[in-house]
Amino acid sequence: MSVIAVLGAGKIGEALLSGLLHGGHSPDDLLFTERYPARAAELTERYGVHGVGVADAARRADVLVVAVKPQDIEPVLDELAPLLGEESLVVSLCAGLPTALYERRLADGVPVVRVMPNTPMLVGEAMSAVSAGAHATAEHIAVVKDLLSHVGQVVEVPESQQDAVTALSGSGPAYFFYLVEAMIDAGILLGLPRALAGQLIIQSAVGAAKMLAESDEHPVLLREAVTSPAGTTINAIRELEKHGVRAALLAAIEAAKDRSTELGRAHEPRV
Ligand SMILES: NC(=O)C1=CN([C@@H]2O[C@H](COP(=O)(O)OP(=O)(O)OC[C@H]3O[C@@H](n4cnc5c(N)ncnc54)[C@H](O)[C@@H]3O)[C@@H](O)[C@H]2O)C=CC1
Ligand SMILES: O=C(O)[C@@H]1CCC=N1
Repeated sequence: MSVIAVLGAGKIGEALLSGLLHGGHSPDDLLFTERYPARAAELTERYGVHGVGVADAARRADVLVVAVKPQDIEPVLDELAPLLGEESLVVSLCAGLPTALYERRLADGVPVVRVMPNTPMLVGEAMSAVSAGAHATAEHIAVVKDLLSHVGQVVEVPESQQDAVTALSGSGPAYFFYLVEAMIDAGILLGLPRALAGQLIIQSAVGAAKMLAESDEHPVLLREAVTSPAGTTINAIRELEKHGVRAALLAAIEAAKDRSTELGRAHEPRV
C-alpha cells in the first residue's frame, strides 16, 4: 500500500486521515505534517498516526497531499521545491490553487493532481473531484481516485471546472448545515423543544438525502410528492419563493466560485 503524507492536518487533513483509517489504511502507511505541536500530539493520540517534518514526509511518502489554507501555500512550496522530483506525486486539496502554481514552483516534471473534496469524508461520504495537472498521467489519476474512493465518491473533471466544483460540493455541506440550523430555529419558533426539533429535522434531512441518492427521480418530482393540493407544504414553498431563496442560492454559489478564482489569482506571478 502507498504511504500517504498529509501536509497540514487541520479539518480536511484530519477528515482524510480519519477516512483512510476507516477505509482500511494502516496508521503505519499514513504521515502528516502540522505546524502546531499541540495539534500534532492530539492527532497522534486520536489516530496513532505520526507527525513528521516536511523533509521526512517527502522522503517517505509516495503521495503528498497538501491541505493547508490557500493563503499558507507559499512556505509549503518553498519547503517542497528542493525535495521533490518526477517520482513524487503531489495532490492539492486547496481551494482555488491551480496545478500551474505548483508546476511553476516545483522541479520540472513533478506530477500534480488537484482535488476538491468535502468534509463528509469523515464519515466515508465525501464527494471529491479530481483534475490532472500538466505532468500527471492517467496512472497518477488512477492512484488518486483509488485513494479517494476509500472515503466517498470520486469524479474526474477538467481543471477549468474546479472553481465551480469548489462552490458546489466543496462548500456544499455548509449550505445544508445552514439550512438545518435555520429549520431547527423554526421548530423553536413554533414552540418545540430544541432536542425534538433537531431530531425531526436531522432525520428528515437523512431520509431526503437517501431518497435523492437512491431514487432515479428528479428532485422536483420528489418535492411535488410532498406538496399536496391546498395542503401545508405549498404554503411554505410560496414563502420560500417570495423571499427569493432560489435566487439567493444561485447568487451565493456564484460568490463562492468567484472567491475560489480569486484565491488562485492571488498567487499568479507579477508581470
Ligand atoms: N474545510 C473544508 O470543508 C474543505 C477545505 N478544503 C481545503 O483544504 C485546505 C485546508 O482547509 P481546512 O482543513 O479547513 O483548514 P485548517 O486551517 O483547519 O487546516 C490547515 C492546517 O494546516 C496547518 N498548516 C498551515 N501551514 C502549515 C505548514 N507550513 N506546515 C504544516 N502545517 C501547516 C495548520 O496549522 C492547520 O492545522 C484548504 O486549502 C481548503 O481550501 C477543501 C475542501 C473542503
Ligand atoms: O471555505 C473554504 O474555503 C473551503 C474550501 C471548500 C470548503 N471549505
